[in-house]
Amino acid sequence: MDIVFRDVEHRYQVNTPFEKRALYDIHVDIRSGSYVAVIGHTGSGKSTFLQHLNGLLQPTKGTVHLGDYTITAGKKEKQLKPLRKKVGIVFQFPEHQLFEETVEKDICFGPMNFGMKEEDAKARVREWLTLVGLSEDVRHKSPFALSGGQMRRVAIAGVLAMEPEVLVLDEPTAGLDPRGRKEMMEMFASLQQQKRMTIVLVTHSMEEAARYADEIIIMHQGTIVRRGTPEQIFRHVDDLLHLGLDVPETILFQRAIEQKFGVQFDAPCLTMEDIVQSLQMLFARVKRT
Ligand SMILES: Nc1ncnc2c1ncn2[C@@H]1O[C@H](COP(=O)(O)OP(=O)(O)OP(=O)(O)O)[C@@H](O)[C@H]1O
Repeated sequence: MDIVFRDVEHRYQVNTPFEKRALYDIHVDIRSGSYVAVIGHTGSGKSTFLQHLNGLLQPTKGTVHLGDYTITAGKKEKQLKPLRKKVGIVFQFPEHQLFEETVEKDICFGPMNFGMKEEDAKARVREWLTLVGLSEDVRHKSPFALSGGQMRRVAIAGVLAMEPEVLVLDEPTAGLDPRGRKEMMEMFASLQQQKRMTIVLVTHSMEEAARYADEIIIMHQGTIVRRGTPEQIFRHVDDLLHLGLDVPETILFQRAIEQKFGVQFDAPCLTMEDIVQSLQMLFARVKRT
């Protein structure tokens, strides 16, 4: 499903003394099957933007096209339920939304709510657990008896069980340790490959954005201020630092080497492997001269 925002504005509490404009003239296209990371400071409008992706919020100006759906400011869209099945949102700390007495019941809740028969849903629980890296052992356990990381996987399995075309992730690794973060990010990358899903990830981590996304959108005070591939974004490190944003450690390391030795690498180093490769090329060049 292609996603197109045209001149989207969102104001909260319109016509009250507390009116607040959270999005200004958002104009963006997200291609079906791409992996987009949205980055910005607290209050820059990321969550407001995300909630327009399945009609939880409606623009107060402009239009959002989500595949066959068009959500226009001022027009009441009646048929949002099918859209919500196509766009699954994993909110921050999704494990807080678990409520059933077994993992199986929790995972089956969504698909059954969208009309799947109970026996059909139960027959697929194993497949959904496998997608999130859990074994069948947890199936009949209470979700509350699991570890924090496992609970989060169960909650994500519940969203995946609805077979969304678009998976929206609002800081999915918040609160996990470094290993848990890596495992979770690898899981989403492999899901995107297997299922050809579109992923929209909100993260505060430039490392995660650089490593996993095809495209990065940078939000600042309700607008999109930069947009491009990780390579394009990290070619302009000073811009990011000027906006008060983080940059990956590898980029800072690259800059330190470039400044110290008066050299210029061909491309931004987004991973340690990139650094090693660039250094090898540099040494080879030095050897030749
Ligand atoms: N329900 C609301 N009523 C009024 N203002 C709101 C509401 N929700 C958000 N805002 C304001 O809109 C702006 C954008 O908020 P939003 O939550 O979209 O930012 P964010 O980038 O997701 O922040 P964070 O990283 O903290 O989640 C902020 O100034 C916020 O205070």
